[in-house]
Amino acid sequence: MTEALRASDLAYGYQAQPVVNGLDLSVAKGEWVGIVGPNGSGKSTVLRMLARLLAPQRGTVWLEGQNIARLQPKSVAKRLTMLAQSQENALDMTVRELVRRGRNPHLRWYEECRGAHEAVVDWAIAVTGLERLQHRSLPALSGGERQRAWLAMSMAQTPETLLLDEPTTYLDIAHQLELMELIRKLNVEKGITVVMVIHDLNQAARYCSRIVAVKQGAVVAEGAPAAVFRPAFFRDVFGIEAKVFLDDGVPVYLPCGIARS
Ligand SMILES: Nc1ncnc2c1ncn2[C@@H]1O[C@H](COP(=O)(O)OP(=O)(O)OP(=O)(O)O)[C@@H](O)[C@H]1O
Repeated sequence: MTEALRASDLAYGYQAQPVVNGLDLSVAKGEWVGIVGPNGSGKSTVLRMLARLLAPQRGTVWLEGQNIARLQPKSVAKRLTMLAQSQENALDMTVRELVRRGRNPHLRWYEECRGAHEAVVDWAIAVTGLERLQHRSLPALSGGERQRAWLAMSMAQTPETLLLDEPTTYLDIAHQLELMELIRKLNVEKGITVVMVIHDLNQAARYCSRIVAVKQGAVVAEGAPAAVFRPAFFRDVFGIEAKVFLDDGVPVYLPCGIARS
């Protein structure tokens, strides 16, 4: 197995309040890992450490075997990108201008986004279906279109690993599925490794190749969706009673109530 990303013994706390406690995680190239868990369990904090946006207070993140803390920011940005939960919506620029920003890690300070770089921008716009919207300004887009524009910017970075923090939160169900299908295409056709924090457990089961459940800042369960999503898992991790059905081998859960303690 070629490892895309590894976290060993990660710890982080805000104002001395521990949030992540000795978390270990290994992500193979080409995997799609879904990080799930209750509110406040530390998922976003973990993702931010994986993206080098937050320095762990203990432990190390390895990007393709190299200690991420020792890499130049540009070198990280060429290989890994993170799409945060919500973005700066008021940015007054066009979709194309935003997507061009994704090329910055690949450009020297004196270089402009031209030639082969513009071809990558064209590709990122095409793969996210934004051709018709590319000259629109960001504030004039719907939430779903704007989310796609930010994903296009991430794609223009041509990363090998894509980290996403609840990317479908503000989208209606059709746009949620559209975005998940697009990520599937990037994962399958381009071999992009995906690590996604996701609250919709049925979507996690349908799309992710592996589930990693985080509770109180540590991994409490992991494995293929069908192996992880059992009634006891929903009771232990989320404190709910749930029925689990299989739909073509994919687990589908139905929440039935708060677990009796
Ligand atoms: N900047 C911050 N300052 C202080 N506390 C913070 C900060 N960011 C997060 N926290 C706290 O750390 C804990 C973990 O937050 P985190 O966002 O990592 O959890 P999460 O699992 O992603 O939550 P959610 O599912 O609600 O998005 C929470 O209790 C949160 O209130």
